[in-house]
Amino acid sequence: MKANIILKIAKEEPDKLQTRASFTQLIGRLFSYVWQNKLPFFVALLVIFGLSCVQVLIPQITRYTIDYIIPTKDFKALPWVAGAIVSISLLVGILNFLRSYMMSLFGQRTIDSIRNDLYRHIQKLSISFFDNQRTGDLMSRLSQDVNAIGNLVNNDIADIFADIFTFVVIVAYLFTADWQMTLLLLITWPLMIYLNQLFAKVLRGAYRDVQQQAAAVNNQIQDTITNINVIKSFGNEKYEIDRFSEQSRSYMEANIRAVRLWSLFFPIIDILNNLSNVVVLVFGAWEVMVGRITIGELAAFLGYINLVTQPIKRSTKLMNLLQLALVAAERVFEIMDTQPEVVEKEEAVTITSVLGRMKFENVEFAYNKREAILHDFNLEIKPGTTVALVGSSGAGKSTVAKLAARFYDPTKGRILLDEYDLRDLTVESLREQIGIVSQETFLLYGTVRDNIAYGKLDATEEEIVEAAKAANAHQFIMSFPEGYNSIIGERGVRLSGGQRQRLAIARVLLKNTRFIVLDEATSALDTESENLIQESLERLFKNRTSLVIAHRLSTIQNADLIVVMEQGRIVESGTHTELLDRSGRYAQLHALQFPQKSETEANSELVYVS
Ligand SMILES: Nc1ncnc2c1ncn2[C@@H]1O[C@H](COP(=O)(O)OP(=O)(O)OP(=O)(O)O)[C@@H](O)[C@H]1O
Repeated sequence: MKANIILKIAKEEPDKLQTRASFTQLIGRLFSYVWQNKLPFFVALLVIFGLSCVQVLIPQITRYTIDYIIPTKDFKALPWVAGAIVSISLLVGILNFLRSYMMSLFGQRTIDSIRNDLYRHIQKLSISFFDNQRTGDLMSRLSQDVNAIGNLVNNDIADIFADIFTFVVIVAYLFTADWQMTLLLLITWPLMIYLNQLFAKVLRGAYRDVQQQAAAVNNQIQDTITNINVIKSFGNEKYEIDRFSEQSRSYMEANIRAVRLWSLFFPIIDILNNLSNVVVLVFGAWEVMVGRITIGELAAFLGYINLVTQPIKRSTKLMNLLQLALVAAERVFEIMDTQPEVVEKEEAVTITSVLGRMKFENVEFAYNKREAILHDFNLEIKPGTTVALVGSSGAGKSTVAKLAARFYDPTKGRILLDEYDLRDLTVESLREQIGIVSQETFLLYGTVRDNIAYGKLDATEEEIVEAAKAANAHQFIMSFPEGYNSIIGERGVRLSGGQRQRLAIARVLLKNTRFIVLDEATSALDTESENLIQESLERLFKNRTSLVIAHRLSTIQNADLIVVMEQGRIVESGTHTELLDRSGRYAQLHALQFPQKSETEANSELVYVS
């Protein structure tokens, strides 16, 4: 009946309780980490085994005292008994210290390996993975889940092994001492083992739910804190508070469901335990009365029962923590098993320099196997030229830029850099040849210097300053009290949109690549800022091949080729004047951005023509 109740509680969220990786698979993978740090682990195991053996001695001293010392009134033996117990206690203390220290050493090293492996793997995953993942969820896997595994390997594994050893040693002794009584003691165990397994299964499901809800709470915190400006500007604080409290309630309810499950388990195990105690006491008393065993032996037996029931009781709690850790491990391994979409070939070529020619040949592309965004896209960017992509929002311009840097692979066709298909190159060497200024300028927490040097980690001070000067950033940097040492970001200096863009340009200038991909920022800038950026961009494009995604047509009037895109296709291409002459889509876009200028240009053309 109890089992039915458990299943009923568990069934409240049926689909979330499906076990994904099997218990043995998870343990196997965790063990591969254990193996990496085997020395402290095996030392700890040895110590734990020693502890179990030493603990067995104390009831033997009790038995000896009751059966021999008390009846023979051997007063001289008493100090020896006391001394033996104190010495054993001391030894237990020392062994316990060794066990804790070795286990912590092993646990911390194991967690360090898992955390680093997970982080390394996340860094290697393709951009497409991050398109579909929420930051809060990843953070929760990297911190909470890794810590849950940490709790298991730090403390719980030691307890599990200690309990197993103690249990085996004592049960083996008990069998030799009085096998009938031991059998009675073990009578309730098959039921306990069955219940243990049943609970393990349902608890894991419940904990999976707990961890998913925890990740959802994390996601919401992350989303709302990073977008606090949007929330405040729409006055949606109350809406967010309500949304959060709903999410938080789901998290709490998932926790309560899990607690309810294991609170139910604990008393059941307790009852079964007490039952076997009663049986042993009654049977043992009968055995003493009929003279089959001595009182001392019964006392020792009862002492051992205490030692074996402790592990059983504790196993309930351990199982709870074990399930929590296994769910966490499952979530961590799930990320580790995700394969990057952009895969490097085994025989991938490392390039050290390029001419800078890029060619798109019949490229088709779709995000996540959805509808194609680019269709039959053909474009050649000759070395040393600037090619600009223009078109309406959503036409696919940024997608072309992302493909050029191989953030994604085309679904059809190919992209060549010089004579190499991008898929034949090592990702690292390809990115080393490409300087990317993205639409959103991400600056990292750190100094202005660190942020520029991100383009070349071993850059000298002169190189950094030179790049900043070329990007028209030196002047505003020097206006900060701390100059290049000013901290950017929280509690540091705040940069305007234009200043951020110039730092991003400095970074790429410092990287000094032959090929530049510039996805121009959409943020509106004042004329002065725009001129400064324009100037720095001209320096950036000089003697380099560049692919520019232009939102402001002023940026690209001097481009060697302007390609107009609509709905993933090229609709026209040519130079600025050629395209204006054609009075097609480009002329339309131009007229929208520069109504007056177009009129003048149109007039001058008229004058010229006439
Ligand atoms: N990571 C993504 N996952 C799925 N679809 C995407 C992704 N990024 C862009 N898209 C879709 O691809 C299409 C083209 O987007 P893209 O960003 O390339 O256009 P764009 O021409 O650069 O637009 P804008 O000028 O507004 O930046 C859009 O319909 C967009 O919704």
